Amino acid sequence: MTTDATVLPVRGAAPYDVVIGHGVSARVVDLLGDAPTRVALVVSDTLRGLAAPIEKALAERYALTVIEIPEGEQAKAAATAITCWEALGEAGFTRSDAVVTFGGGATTDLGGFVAATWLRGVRVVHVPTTLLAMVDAAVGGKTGINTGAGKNLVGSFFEPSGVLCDLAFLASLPHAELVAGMGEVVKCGFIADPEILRLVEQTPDVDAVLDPAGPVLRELVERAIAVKIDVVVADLKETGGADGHPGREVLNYGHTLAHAIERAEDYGIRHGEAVAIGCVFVAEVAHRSGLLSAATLERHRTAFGRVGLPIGYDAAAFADLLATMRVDKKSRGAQLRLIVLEESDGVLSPRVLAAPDEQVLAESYAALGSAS
Ligand SMILES: NC(=O)c1ccc[n+]([C@@H]2O[C@H](COP(=O)([O-])OP(=O)(O)OC[C@H]3O[C@@H](n4cnc5c(N)ncnc54)[C@H](O)[C@@H]3O)[C@@H](O)[C@H]2O)c1
Ligand SMILES: O=C(O)C(=O)C[C@@H](O)[C@H](O)[C@H](O)COP(=O)(O)O
Ligand SMILES: [Zn+2]
Repeated sequence: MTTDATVLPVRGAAPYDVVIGHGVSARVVDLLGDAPTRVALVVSDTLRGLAAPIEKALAERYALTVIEIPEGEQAKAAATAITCWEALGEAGFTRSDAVVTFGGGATTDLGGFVAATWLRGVRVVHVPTTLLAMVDAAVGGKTGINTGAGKNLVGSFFEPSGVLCDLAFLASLPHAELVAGMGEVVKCGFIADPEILRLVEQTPDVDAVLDPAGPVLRELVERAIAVKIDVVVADLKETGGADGHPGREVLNYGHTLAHAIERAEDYGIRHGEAVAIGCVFVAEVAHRSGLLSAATLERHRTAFGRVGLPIGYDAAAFADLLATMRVDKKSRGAQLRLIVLEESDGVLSPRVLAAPDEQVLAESYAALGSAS
């Protein structure tokens, strides 16, 4: 199926387009342009078949090197970056050449980091193939890898030259991965776009929300990307927002606990699932701190829960998780900082909650319950 593409421009210092549609992958060449002689396609061995049309289009126009990386989160390791750098060196990559990433957020994070660091930066175009990577990871220029100490601790801000979201790729995505992507979509609903919440909560048949070929999911994708673009254009490097808004850190809503859970699970839990749990946790904290109504806290449970996301976690894990949360990037020295929502007359405004009360944290975590 080919439909009209939507083009969302990212009007930052180095502008680029996010192209969204069904059957739009041939446009990868337009996003790369004429400058590159060599292109490296970074893709996991498991997605090589899905990437075949892109590989063919690239090979017809450029000297193509395919760099195979491990699947999923395993790719986000220093060893994979080294493998990629060596492949670029062997191919004689220069500053006019380009990287194309094809895969989920793990691939766009790793491939983006490789592009950011090779020769201190070569052009990169992301072709995200999971819902989560389309609505979040591929847009906005955060790149990174994990280390033993935690998630995304090494990385850079490095914007792509283009992002191609071909919704047709979602047809082969396992249902659980699609659901995980909804974790970031619903997050965007709470932090910035109530219409996202309305679609998730009030679309009569939830299967329509999760249908990759249907109009509801497409609208959700476009809305979530629009939220992300607005945030990163205002504060690309996470230096802070104006008038009490947290700036780019708002996109980290729910992520302080989420990243700690991912590390505790040795990345055996999907990022979007962990984000859902983390968002319910910070809603509990905000409620117990007098910032958020009981109704909006409950809305967190129902919105994430409606699409099949987990909203609770191992009750015994709190002490370990708190220790990991303390080394979150938003922390300043010994001070933990959480992104929370403050409610006034039904309007939700994001803000930073610095040095939250430990008792409140413990009670909020306990209130999550272990149920998924
Ligand atoms: N840079 C950012 O701004 C940003 C934002 C959000 C998340 N992230 C990162 O993204 C990562 C999570 O990304 P993810 O949820 O896409 O997971 P992922 O990249 O691990 O992919 C999930 C699984 O789906 C498979 N897959 C991908 N596309 C497929 C398709 N079309 N058909 C069949 N299988 C497919 C992959 O092989 C993998 O097994 C995390 O590391 C997270 O930290 C980064
Ligand atoms: O783009 C951002 O900024 C985000 O925080 C988006 C998050 O959804 C994403 O998971 C990101 O990778 C988190 O980054 P980190 O800086 O907390 O490692
Ligand atoms: Zn995230």
